[in-house]
Amino acid sequence: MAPEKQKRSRPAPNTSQRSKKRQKIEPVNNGKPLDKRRVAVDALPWNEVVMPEMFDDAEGFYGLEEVEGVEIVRDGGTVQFVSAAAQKAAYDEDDEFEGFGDDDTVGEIPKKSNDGETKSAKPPKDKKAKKDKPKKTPTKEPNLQVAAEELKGNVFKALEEDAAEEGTDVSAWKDLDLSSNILSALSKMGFSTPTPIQAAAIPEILAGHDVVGKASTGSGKTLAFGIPILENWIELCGELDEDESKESRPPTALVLSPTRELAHQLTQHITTLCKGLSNSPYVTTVTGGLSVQKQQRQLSKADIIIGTPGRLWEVMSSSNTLTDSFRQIKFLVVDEADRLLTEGHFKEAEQILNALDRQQDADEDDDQHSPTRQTLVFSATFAKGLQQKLAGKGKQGLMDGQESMEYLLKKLNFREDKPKFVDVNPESQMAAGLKEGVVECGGTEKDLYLYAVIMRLVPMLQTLGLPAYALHSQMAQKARMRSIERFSSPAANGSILVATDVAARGLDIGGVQLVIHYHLPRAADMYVHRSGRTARAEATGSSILLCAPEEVVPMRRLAAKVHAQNAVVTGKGKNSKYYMRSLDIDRKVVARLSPRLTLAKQIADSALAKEKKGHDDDWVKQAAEELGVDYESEEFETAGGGRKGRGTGRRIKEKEARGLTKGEVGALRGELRGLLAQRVNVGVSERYLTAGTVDIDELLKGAKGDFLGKVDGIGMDDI
Ligand SMILES: Nc1ncnc2c1ncn2[C@@H]1O[C@H](COP(=O)(O)OP(=O)(O)OP(=O)(O)O)[C@@H](O)[C@H]1O
Repeated sequence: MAPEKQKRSRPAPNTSQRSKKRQKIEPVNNGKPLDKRRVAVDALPWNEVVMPEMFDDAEGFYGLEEVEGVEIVRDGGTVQFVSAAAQKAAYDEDDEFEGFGDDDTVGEIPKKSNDGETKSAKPPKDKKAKKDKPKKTPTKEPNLQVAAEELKGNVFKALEEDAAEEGTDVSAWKDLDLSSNILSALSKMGFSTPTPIQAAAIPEILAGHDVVGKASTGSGKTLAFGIPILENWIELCGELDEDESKESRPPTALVLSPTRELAHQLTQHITTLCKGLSNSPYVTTVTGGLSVQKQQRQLSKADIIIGTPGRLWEVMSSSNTLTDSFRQIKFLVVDEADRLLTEGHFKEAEQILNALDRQQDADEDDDQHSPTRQTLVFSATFAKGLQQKLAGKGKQGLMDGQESMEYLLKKLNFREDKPKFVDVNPESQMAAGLKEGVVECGGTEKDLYLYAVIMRLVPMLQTLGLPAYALHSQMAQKARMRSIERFSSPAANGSILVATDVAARGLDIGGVQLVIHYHLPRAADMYVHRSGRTARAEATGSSILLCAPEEVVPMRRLAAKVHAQNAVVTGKGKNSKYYMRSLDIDRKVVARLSPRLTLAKQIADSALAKEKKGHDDDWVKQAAEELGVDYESEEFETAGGGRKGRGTGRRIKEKEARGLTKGEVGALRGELRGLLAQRVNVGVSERYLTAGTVDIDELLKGAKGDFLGKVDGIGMDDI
């Protein structure tokens, strides 16, 4: 559907009436003159949908094109489109197109994609058509812009090349005894120093030990296991020719991940490192939402397999050959282990583990044999009792009770009696650069406070044309990927990802400034992982929890668990020093924003209510599953701020909203537009607001709170 394709498929032009505009715009309809801005669907300015590299192996709707700023006009049975851009294109072609000169470099002119990135336009394939066309006089303004972008692109490219040529000094890695191949790849990535978990875990893994690694979110756990796996691959296969015995050699590593997004991200992260190697392994992702057949084909030649348990089990169990080759892996990695080995994934993870061990058991007639593979288990959170046991401080060994993390750790069948437990942050589970805060608000006011918090942080969002993207498991995989891609695009300044806990773990999106917990996380580990989407890799960031009165007690318990290590013994007993501060959101500002929210909700409810009717319950149930809670449970209703009651209220509102006429919704929209046009002083000094971003540290400074009883903390003394 690319415009060039359409041009080629058009009938030969009548030279006496030569007008491309006419080919695109119907002049009359039933004798009536048509809006000249109307264009045929194939004349719209379609842009190719660019998928991020991490989804390279994904199948589905790829090759799609998209178009923006187009209005659909229905005229009887005819559907037409109005597009300013298409009109401009038609105008340019008619009035200014004079053909290509010899020195035209169409194939190299970067064009701006929708996401703001520049990319090269495809050279026209039909050379003859190119010659026949008269010379084009370029329009000045767009070309200046193109030139500037081209220049900018070239400057960045040159800088990147310089950096790649010079390379980063990696002498700080020397104690880890890595190969020059890996060192050079690290240098190209710009990683001058190993992170603590990398410095601690890599030597243990290289020495052949099983490792259980704990380190805070964003601390580089992926490469802590990725580097030793690559070292092993380089040693065994690094000298082989590209295709030599690729089909027949067994995979080196199998990495289990709890979510699809994390699996793709792990693949991307490891692949990026591989790009710096002289010869690289074949890394593939096996996740739901993508074609099984393609994944099976890829698996037959894969060196490193990264996948979610459900799909992995589906693919594995359907092929004995694959299962046999998986049994020969050198490394089994369980990432985000506490999540993966409990809740929902338990069955498939256990089936995979059983399948990996079955053959050997049959041969050796011994259930307790030691497998040849190394098992590597990583997470930012492990239950405290389990940590003690792993660290050798507990009285008993791992327990046998089914459906517990401990039981599954037993099932992992480590090759050593005891895996090495590497805990690089025993004092805290939270990333060093993370600031945490709490906003007190009524349970039903969370939307309003969410808006108020966002308004304080990114002034440009005052337009309420918030660039927000959804992410939940009910979405099609392609839509999930698109949301992440758009949210993480460098051009998406100030964007918002509204996600269920499917995004809580592992996702490594650079530059996330703030995590807002709209609902209180059910468990302390979930709080740690959610908050860990910011303040990654030495960066700073903030986490704000919207806390309704009924959530105060569970929130205090949660904070006590997360920050238990900061407790100090005083004359009065054990006092905690903690970092959650109560943020004082100016209630006057909140009150000023309230009418906007009321209108926006009415409009949104009206649209949604018409669309989704009874599906809400399913969605809530699904979200509850992702949170790892029982939808029916009373506890969930209480912790979630009385979900049942709210749900009922919402349903009533939706019913009311369905009753709104088009005209009434239009009037509401008009009213909202009027309000949005007004400036609201969000109560933050200009000096905190720079280039659309905010010094959140400054915002948190001096925050005061009487709701929870303390200025510096959240008042946990009485717990
Ligand atoms: N040695 C290093 N120096 C600088 N940056 C690094 C280094 N190692 C990894 N990183 C970067 O740190 C970021 C976080 O790494 P990673 O995703 O592996 O964290 P994680 O510990 O797995 O986090 P989570 O627990 O949230 O999954 C990534 O963007 C990665 O590129």
